[in-house]
Amino acid sequence: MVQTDPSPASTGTLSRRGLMFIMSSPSGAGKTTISRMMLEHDPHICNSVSCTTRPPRPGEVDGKDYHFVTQEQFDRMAEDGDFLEWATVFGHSYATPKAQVKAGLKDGQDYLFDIDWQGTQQLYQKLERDVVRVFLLPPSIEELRRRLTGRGTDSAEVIAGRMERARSEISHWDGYDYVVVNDDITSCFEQVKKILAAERLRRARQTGLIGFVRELMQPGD
Ligand SMILES: Nc1ncnc2c1ncn2[C@@H]1O[C@H](COP(=O)(O)OP(=O)(O)OP(=O)(O)O)[C@@H](O)[C@H]1O
Ligand SMILES: Nc1nc2c(ncn2[C@@H]2O[C@H](COP(=O)(O)O)[C@@H](O)[C@H]2O)c(=O)[nH]1
Repeated sequence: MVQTDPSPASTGTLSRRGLMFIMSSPSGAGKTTISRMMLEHDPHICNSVSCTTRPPRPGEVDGKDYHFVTQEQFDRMAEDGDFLEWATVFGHSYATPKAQVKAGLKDGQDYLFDIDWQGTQQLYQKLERDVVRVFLLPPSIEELRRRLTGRGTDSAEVIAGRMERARSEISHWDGYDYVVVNDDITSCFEQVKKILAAERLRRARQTGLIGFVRELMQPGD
């Protein structure tokens, strides 16, 4: 049969609730790199921009990579209930602002989160049905050290602290739905894209499906 008039399902236009695509990993395994590739490749997902009290790295843009705030500003926002989750990581405060994400999910907007396991647990407890949890592993501990050093953004002391914490970060791998080893960047990216594509097709997310299926099942010719 030749189909000249594409159905809403085949064109992906059925309405759908947005999802929260979380990527975690030990520091340096590559989640920021993969996140940037996802955001460039896919216009239907946007970054959840976290607040942090850590100072910006060279090249990081306020409002794009993070909202860089003081500890006082952070504490006030936490008191005002502005965060969906928050955690202390490597001695700095990090949090996901509530406003952007909550409004967008209803309109079918997908969000990408580069957050740690503590934040992942909090988001999962609050918004389980919307959350997809992906954990990236480095191919080896030596390669993780090479990546952190090669990135050239942190002092030897900061790198040592992140390496010291890597094993305890990795111990949370079993709190995730998917685990991907980031060895070759291209194949890792391909695998992450496939996870996102499959998760978008979950029946429970496709709010437009009921009407569409009912229409298909109408008695007729
Ligand atoms: N598959 C890969 N092969 C080689 N280098 C990689 C790969 N993935 C990422 N890198 C490099 O490793 C370094 C760390 O990557 P990235 O900053 O994305 O890690 P991260 O997990 O986001 O770390 P953090 O939690 O500290 O922000 C970067 O210099 C990046 O270019
Ligand atoms: N729980 C949260 N963790 C976050 C958030 N934003 C980032 N992070 C995690 O912090 C570490 C360090 O990040 P870096 O950019 O300073 O290297 C890393 O594991 C991030 O995933 C957040 O909003 N909440």
